[in-house]
Amino acid sequence: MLLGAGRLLCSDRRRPGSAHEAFFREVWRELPAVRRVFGNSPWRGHRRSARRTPGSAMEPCAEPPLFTFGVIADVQYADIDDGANYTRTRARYYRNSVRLLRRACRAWSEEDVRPRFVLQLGDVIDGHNVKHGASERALETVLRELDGCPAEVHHVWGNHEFYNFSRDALLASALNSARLGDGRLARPGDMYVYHFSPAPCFRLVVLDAYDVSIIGRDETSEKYEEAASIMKEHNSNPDLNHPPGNHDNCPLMSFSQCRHNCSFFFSVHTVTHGLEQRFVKFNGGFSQDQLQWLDEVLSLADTNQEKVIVVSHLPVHPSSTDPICLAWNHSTVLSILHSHSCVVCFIAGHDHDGGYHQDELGLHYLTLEGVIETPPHSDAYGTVYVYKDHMFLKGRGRIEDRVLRYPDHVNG
Ligand SMILES: Nc1ccn([C@@H]2O[C@H](COP(=O)(O)OP(=O)(O)OC[C@H](O)CO)[C@@H](O)[C@H]2O)c(=O)n1
Repeated sequence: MLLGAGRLLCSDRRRPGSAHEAFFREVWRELPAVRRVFGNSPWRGHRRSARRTPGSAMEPCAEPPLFTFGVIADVQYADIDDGANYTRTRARYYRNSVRLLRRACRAWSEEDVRPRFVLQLGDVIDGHNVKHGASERALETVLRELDGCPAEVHHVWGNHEFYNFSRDALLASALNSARLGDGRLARPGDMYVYHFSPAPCFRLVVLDAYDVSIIGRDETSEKYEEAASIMKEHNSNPDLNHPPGNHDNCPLMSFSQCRHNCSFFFSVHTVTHGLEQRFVKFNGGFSQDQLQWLDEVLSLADTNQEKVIVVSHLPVHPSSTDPICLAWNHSTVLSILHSHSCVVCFIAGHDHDGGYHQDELGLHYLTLEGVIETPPHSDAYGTVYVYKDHMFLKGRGRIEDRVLRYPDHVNG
């Protein structure tokens, strides 16, 4: 057993992208002895190339950026006392999250270069608001803070938007950024997708990761039917928020009656049950229509030699997130991104621990740390400085600085 654990912790398996990375992360988090051996951030060595800047290690280039934008994820505000995540391994600071949002808006306002826009990656208010009848009030609170932003805000929708509001209500709300502002090209219908060009030769594409979902879709709709049949195929648990896995026959269960009680065993299941973990009710997927639309938008961007940033609430690369947070049909999205020459980066939220991966084609997958699980003394937002050949993420608090050099096929 010890030998097995040793093998699992060896450097190669810690490597971002290895099948065991998520498991290692959890072992490292849960066991102080492992942290003592591997240090505070055992992944740093593997990430060094992505973190190096042309000038200083931690500052954007001296040359002015083409433009900048702010990023923030999973604010999940609710006017309730602090709590915890489902597995009770992380604190959630519901009331304080709006203060961190305010701090982010203030910081963006004080920057030398005014951000062109702010990207809010979804779950702006928490589902807990529903049982207090406080959804509208909570939304007003966060929107008031966002009014303090020095630039227009682009909202992405996450699972907590759908806990609080129906899809129709969201489409009619201030969280529908597709209908506000000039130059935003939405696809007509009930999908929340659009794209716009923040500066010449750049495009941002907003995706709807809950297009095929059992949350936010009417039970009589075709998309609900599709989602229900996907879930039926992959998850037989009575509570569909619980990830799939045959717990009865799993030898690891002799150590724990219920893996949901212990995040260590939860992560062992990540290794044993792998990417199937993503088939939970709090995730969703992209419809065929949406994928076709994405393909068309990216084809046009290829033709116009634009650089494209794609965003959604759910991450799409398994090495950029815990598998339990992945979009259901993530691999189809990856195939589409790979079939175009314009895509430089995919940005998501949802996994509050954050993540990052650069794939074999040089595309970057950034999952932002969530505000809701950020202690009051820290922060979780960033500013992206966009240059001709790279982007620089200046992270605050839990978010690390990163250099995101465009893939060679884009830089030419
Ligand atoms: N194993 C689980 C996990 C969650 N639930 C229930 O599902 C709902 C959504 O969960 P929540 O943790 O609030 O979702 P977030 O979007 O904040 O976070 C996603 C990832 O977990 C972040 O790492 C909620 O009702 C939970 O109680 C569950 O039943 N079983």
